[in-house]
Amino acid sequence: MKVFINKNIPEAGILLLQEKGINITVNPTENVLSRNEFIKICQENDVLLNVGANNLDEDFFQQCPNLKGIALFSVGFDAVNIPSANKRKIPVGNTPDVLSRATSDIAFLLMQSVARKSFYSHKKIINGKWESFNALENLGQELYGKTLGIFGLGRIGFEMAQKCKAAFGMNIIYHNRSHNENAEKELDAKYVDFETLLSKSDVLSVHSNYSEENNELFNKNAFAKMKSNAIFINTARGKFHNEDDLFYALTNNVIWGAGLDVTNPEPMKKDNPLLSLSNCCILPHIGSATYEARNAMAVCAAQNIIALFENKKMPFCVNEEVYL
Ligand SMILES: NC(=O)C1=CN([C@@H]2O[C@H](COP(=O)(O)OP(=O)(O)OC[C@H]3O[C@@H](n4cnc5c(N)ncnc54)[C@H](O)[C@@H]3O)[C@@H](O)[C@H]2O)C=CC1
Ligand SMILES: O=C(O)C(=O)CO
Repeated sequence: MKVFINKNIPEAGILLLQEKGINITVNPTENVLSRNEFIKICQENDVLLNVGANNLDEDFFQQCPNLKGIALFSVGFDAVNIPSANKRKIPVGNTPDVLSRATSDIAFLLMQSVARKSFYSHKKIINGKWESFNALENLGQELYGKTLGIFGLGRIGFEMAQKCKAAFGMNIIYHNRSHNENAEKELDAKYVDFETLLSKSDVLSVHSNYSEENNELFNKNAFAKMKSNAIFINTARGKFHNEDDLFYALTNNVIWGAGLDVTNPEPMKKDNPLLSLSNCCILPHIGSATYEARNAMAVCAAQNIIALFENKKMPFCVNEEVYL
């Protein structure tokens, strides 16, 4: 079985695969492969360990008929056309749980950074604008006892809610596909409809998995229904928000601030107007970027491939229906 890894991953995963005698090829170039180069190499392999947001659509599956499995180096699987994989009985594995802490840490960090205007204040020093103490300048807001609204209360959303409750005694409301009984019991989280989530949240943090149905759900209409002191946080996927509408909301006092770890497109251009705002903090998709999480993700991805190699079910599989 031949495995292609399109970008290097932590050694922990590579060693596991090598111990099993699995034949791996890691993309030797530091460059991102063109679509054609990527497909050509995938055609010559049985398994793809995919790092990053390559579009694994119907065309990809059609062009790579030899593929027997895909191991994602991510928990999100929005870049994979699952019906296309299912049609060909190709299992798709992901890396759940091991990155929930790290990613929720980034959501929490962005929330506080926006509340205290920290990125902008840092830029002021760099730009020589730190002047004498001014009682009316640089004012942020405190989060104690405020309401956190979570859109998509799954693994990462739960960790974010837990931190916000522990640190600031925040009240938790959430909107999800179904009730999260654990969060209701442990965090006293209250299920609300989407409209209520918008109108009652002081901080609204997006943690849902992305699908077309919720493309740009956070748009002009949604921001208009939010509180004017609200902070919008998105660490899920950039396609959840409409960037022009967010810019309008931030520059017209529709909402108070925003923190993004994900943008649309990625990477964001350096002259993007959002980067110049005092009430917007942006990070370059670093939610899972800790040694701990990335090592564990490499191990999960390797375990998925080893299972395939041993004709077993992938332990972390997003389309278990292929095994029926
Ligand atoms: N910024 C980063 O580096 C990272 C971003 N992520 C993103 O976070 C997402 C969530 O990850 P997990 O918490 O592990 O997933 P999860 O599957 O545990 O939680 C997602 C929740 O969203 C809910 N949901 C899905 N569609 C919905 C809809 N239309 N309306 C309401 N709720 C909906 C699901 O029911 C589920 O409870 C990933 O899919 C990925 O896109 C994940 C890891 C790192
Ligand atoms: O896991 C994911 O879905 C990411 O976005 C990066 O870790």
